[in-house]
Amino acid sequence: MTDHLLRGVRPLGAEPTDVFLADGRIAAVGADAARLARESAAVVTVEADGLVALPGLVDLHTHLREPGREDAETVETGTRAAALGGFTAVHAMANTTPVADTAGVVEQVWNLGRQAGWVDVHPVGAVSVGLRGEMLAELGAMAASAARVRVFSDDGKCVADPVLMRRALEYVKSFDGVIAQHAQEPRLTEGAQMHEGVVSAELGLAGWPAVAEESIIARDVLLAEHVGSRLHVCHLSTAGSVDIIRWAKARGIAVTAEVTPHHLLLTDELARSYDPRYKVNPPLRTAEDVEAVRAGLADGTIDIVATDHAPHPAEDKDCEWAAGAFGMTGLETALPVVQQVMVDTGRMTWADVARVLSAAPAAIGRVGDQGRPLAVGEPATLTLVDPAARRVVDPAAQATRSANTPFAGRELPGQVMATFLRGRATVLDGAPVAREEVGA
Ligand SMILES: NC(=O)N[C@@H](CC(=O)O)C(=O)O
Ligand SMILES: [Zn+2]
Ligand SMILES: [Zn+2]
Repeated sequence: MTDHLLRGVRPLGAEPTDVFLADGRIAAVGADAARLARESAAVVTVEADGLVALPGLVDLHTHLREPGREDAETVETGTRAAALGGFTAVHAMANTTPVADTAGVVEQVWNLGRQAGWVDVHPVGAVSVGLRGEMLAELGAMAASAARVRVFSDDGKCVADPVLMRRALEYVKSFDGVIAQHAQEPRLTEGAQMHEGVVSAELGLAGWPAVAEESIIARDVLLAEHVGSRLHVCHLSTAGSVDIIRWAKARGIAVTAEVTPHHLLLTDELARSYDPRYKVNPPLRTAEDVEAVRAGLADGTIDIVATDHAPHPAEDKDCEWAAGAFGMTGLETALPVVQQVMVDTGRMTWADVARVLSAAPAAIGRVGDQGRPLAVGEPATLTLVDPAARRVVDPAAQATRSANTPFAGRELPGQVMATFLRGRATVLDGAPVAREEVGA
C-alpha cells in the first residue's frame, strides 16, 4: 500500500507538524515523519499547509436507500458522498425495501459497503418486523451476524408502543446494543406538514408540535432508566427535548442524543417558500429551538452531530409542499455547517468537532477501530479539511445521487481535501480516489 507524508498539517487545529502514514497506521508525528518517509519505497506527499486533521468522521444516521430505492441512492454513491464529506464510517438506516430486519438483509448491506470500499458501512437493524411496530425483529441474529449490528432503529417510524420499546431495550442489553429512537408521537403528528407554530398557522399547513417529540423522549428516558439499558435519541430538534436530555443525564440515565446539521442552521421560516427541499422529519423548528440545540451541543447535553442524510429522487421533491417526501441530504455538507455554526462562531474547537463527529458516534455505535485519537500506532483513519476554503453548494457537483440539499446556493466554509481509511486515500485534492486507482 502507498504511504503518505502529510506536510504541515494541524492535528485537531493544533500547531503544524508532519504526519507519516504507513502500512495503514499513523507511523510518526513530527520530526520522525519526514525521516521515515524518506525510507519508504512508495510515498505520496500531501502538501497539507493550513489543513486541519480530524479523525475520520463517523455518521450514526445515514440513509443509503439500497436495497429498494437505488433511484435515490446506492451504497456506492452514498458512501462516495460520505468519503467526500470526510466520513470513514456510516451507519446505514434500516428503512430500505426490504427492511433491514433480518441477518440476511444486514449482511447484504454490509457486503455492499465492503465492495464499494469508500467507508465502513455498519448496518442498523430494524427494531420491529417490517418497521410495523408490532413484533420485535430478530435483534439477536442481526447482532450475531457478520454485520455485528449494535444500533437498532425503526427510524422513519417511531417505536410508539411502550411495551415494544421496553422489550427492545431489554433485549439489546445482552449484546451491548442501543435503541435509536425516531421520537415522533404518531397520533400527535397525523397529517403534519411542518413545525406547529406561528408560521404553520399563517401558511395554513398542519402542524407537528414540539410536544410530539418531547413526550416520546420523556417516556423513553424513563423506560431506559427502568430497564437499565442504553437509549439514543435521533435528530433531536426542540428546546424542550434538550431540557429533557439534560435532566435525564443529570439523573444518570444512559441516554445519548444527536442533532442534525440542518436543525443547527435552518428554521421553519423557510417553509414560506413552499419548497419541499425544506420538508423534513422532525421539521425545521424556530430560531429559539435552533439556539437551544446549538447550546446543548456546545455544553455536551447533545452528544453528537449525525447527518440523517435522506436522499429522495426529483419526482418526490419537485412537487407541491404537501406531496413532497420528508428528508434532506447531508453527508457532503455536514462538516461545513458545523464549522460555520459552531467553530467559526467560537462555540466549539476542532477537538470538540472530533468528539461530536467521530469519537462519540463511534463510541455509541461500538465501532472500536474508529473515532480514535490521532496518535502514533493508531489506524490511519482521518480526514484533512481546509477551514479557509469557501464554497457555494451545488447539488449537481455532489456525489450523492439525489439533489435534495437544503443548502443549495448557500456559501459554506471548509472543504474536505483528503480522507484516509486505514491508510488508503479515499479522497485526495478534494476528489474521490477509487480503490483500483491505488491498487490496494
Ligand atoms: N428525516 C426524514 O425526513 N426522512 C427520513 C426518515 C427519518 O429520518 O425519519 C427518510 O428516510 O427519508
Ligand atoms: Zn427519523
Ligand atoms: Zn433518518
